Amino acid sequence: MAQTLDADVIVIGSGIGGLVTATQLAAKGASVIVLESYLIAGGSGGYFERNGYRFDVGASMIFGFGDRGTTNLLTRALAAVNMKMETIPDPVQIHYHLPNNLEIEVHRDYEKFLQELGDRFPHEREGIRKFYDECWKIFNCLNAIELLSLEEWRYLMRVFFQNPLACLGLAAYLPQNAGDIAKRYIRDPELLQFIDMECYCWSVVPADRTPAINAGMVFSDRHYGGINYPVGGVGKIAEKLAEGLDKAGGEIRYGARVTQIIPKAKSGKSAIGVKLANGEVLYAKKVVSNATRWDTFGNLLKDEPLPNGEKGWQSRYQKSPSFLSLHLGVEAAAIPDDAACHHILLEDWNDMQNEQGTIFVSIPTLLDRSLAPEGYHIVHTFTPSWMSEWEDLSASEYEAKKNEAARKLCDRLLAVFPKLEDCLDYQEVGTPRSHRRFLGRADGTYGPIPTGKPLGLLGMPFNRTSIPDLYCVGDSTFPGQGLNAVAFSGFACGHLVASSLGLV
Ligand SMILES: NC(=O)c1ccc[n+]([C@@H]2O[C@H](COP(=O)([O-])OP(=O)(O)OC[C@H]3O[C@@H](n4cnc5c(N)ncnc54)[C@H](O)[C@@H]3O)[C@@H](O)[C@H]2O)c1
Ligand SMILES: CC(C)=CCC/C(C)=C/C=C/C(C)=C/C=C/C(C)=C/C=C/C=C(C)/C=C/C=C(C)/C=C/C=C(\C)CCC=C(C)C
Repeated sequence: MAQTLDADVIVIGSGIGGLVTATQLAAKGASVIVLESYLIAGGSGGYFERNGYRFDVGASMIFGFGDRGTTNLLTRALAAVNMKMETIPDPVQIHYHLPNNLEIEVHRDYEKFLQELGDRFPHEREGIRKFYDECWKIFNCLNAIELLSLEEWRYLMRVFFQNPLACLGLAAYLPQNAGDIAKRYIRDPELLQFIDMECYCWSVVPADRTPAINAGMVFSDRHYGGINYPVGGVGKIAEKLAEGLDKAGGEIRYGARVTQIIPKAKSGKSAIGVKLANGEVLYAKKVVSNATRWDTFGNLLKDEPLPNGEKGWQSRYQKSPSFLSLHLGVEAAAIPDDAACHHILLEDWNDMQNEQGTIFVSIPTLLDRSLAPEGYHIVHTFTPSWMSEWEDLSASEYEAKKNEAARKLCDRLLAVFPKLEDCLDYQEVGTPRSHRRFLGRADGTYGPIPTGKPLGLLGMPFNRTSIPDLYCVGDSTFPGQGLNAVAFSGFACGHLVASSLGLV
């Protein structure tokens, strides 16, 4: 029997991947319902407020807000539903504080960055330029084409005929990794370690396991569109997308946790559906899951056999660690006014990939003072941490372990911000357990990392799944982690679903 349809498309989750899919579809005329288990939109790109501070849940380093080319996907996603955001340009992407006093700032100005890195490695000046210039080649190919679904053959034909050289360039880089390109031009082991960190700090793996296409995006767009902080905090991006979705006729329901995806009956005539924690069942022509693929197939479809395609992917990719996050409010005196907004700290190269090895710091109030009470800064410090470290603890053991980890992180921060200790006003510690609980992500993972040396991006699954009319979007689909990357995944998914509904 045919079910009554509640919408053309149901999207599970309102992370940036889910919201971009939903807004793209609503803008093309589809009726869309987004079901979000939490109280606000945004997922890892959300926010929370405490004592006058507005903290970003995840990273504050935002790509995709440029005003030209095709790779400014956040700007474009907002524009599709007639929304726009004010942003503040960040003059330095990252200030690295690495072993052996390797202090490097990645300036927005490309030449200034190459000059600074070349001054530290004068014998490698030529290799440095060749490596980063090759990243530009990749970026220029991406930035020359319309970015939509690689699973939709009419788009592929169109884009190929419009720009064959860019497509062939991208096809050549798809199976490559950044480390292989770096080793073609650079010999100095310390500089190669620096390139590893340049990759690790966003891909959570060293250069030889980081896809070249993603490195091309990150290493070039930071100088092209630049890193730009959204006024009012990262959470504003999801707020604006949700507002645009509403205006385009879509709907978001909050506190709506999906517990099960109901696949189409074998007759093929019925619709696909979802069951909510309150027992309600909704049906649509298509369902898009913005939960991770591990959660989608491991929880929401746990009664179905795991499709072979997913088995293959799960053998090629594993869950990355989660994060230990320290959200601090500090007196302004702790932070020099000319400090960079983002910092990476590491004392020993052997610890780069270890539990709580590399430290990431974001001080978004250096760009947007409105996020903290007057005279105070936010210092968001986070470091990779595995779920296994935080399980099987009593409530008091968990509390004590959090406090001890926070103390150690603060001690390490003193190397860069010596006044921090005396200026502490507010502290909140998040662990992998917090990420799992509030973001609904398996083991609180930051996203997929390859189990071995990957073939660039070739092993990453696209949006279509082997369950009829079920699609996935977000950082466990091509091209992986990062707000601009999941925005691409949302554009691709929205386009593919719209095409299957006959809307494009
Ligand atoms: N700390 C960090 O910096 C951090 C951590 C993880 C991910 N990230 C980044 O965040 C982005 C992830 O974006 P994304 O689009 O993949 O999604 P997301 O994980 O940010 O959002 C998924 C959303 O789906 C909701 N959800 C999950 N299961 C649900 C269910 N069963 N029913 C209803 N709602 C459900 C969650 O509440 C969440 O709002 C990436 O850029 C990634 O790199 C950052
Ligand atoms: C037809 C033929 C022949 C062929 C075809 C080919 C083609 C066309 C191809 C295509 C491809 C494509 C389109 C691709 C795409 C891609 C993309 C878009 C990508 C993107 C990417 C992005 C990224 C990666 C980003 C990232 C970022 C991140 C992750 C960030 C993060 C951050 C953090 C965490 C950090 C923090 C730090 C501190 C604080 C310091």
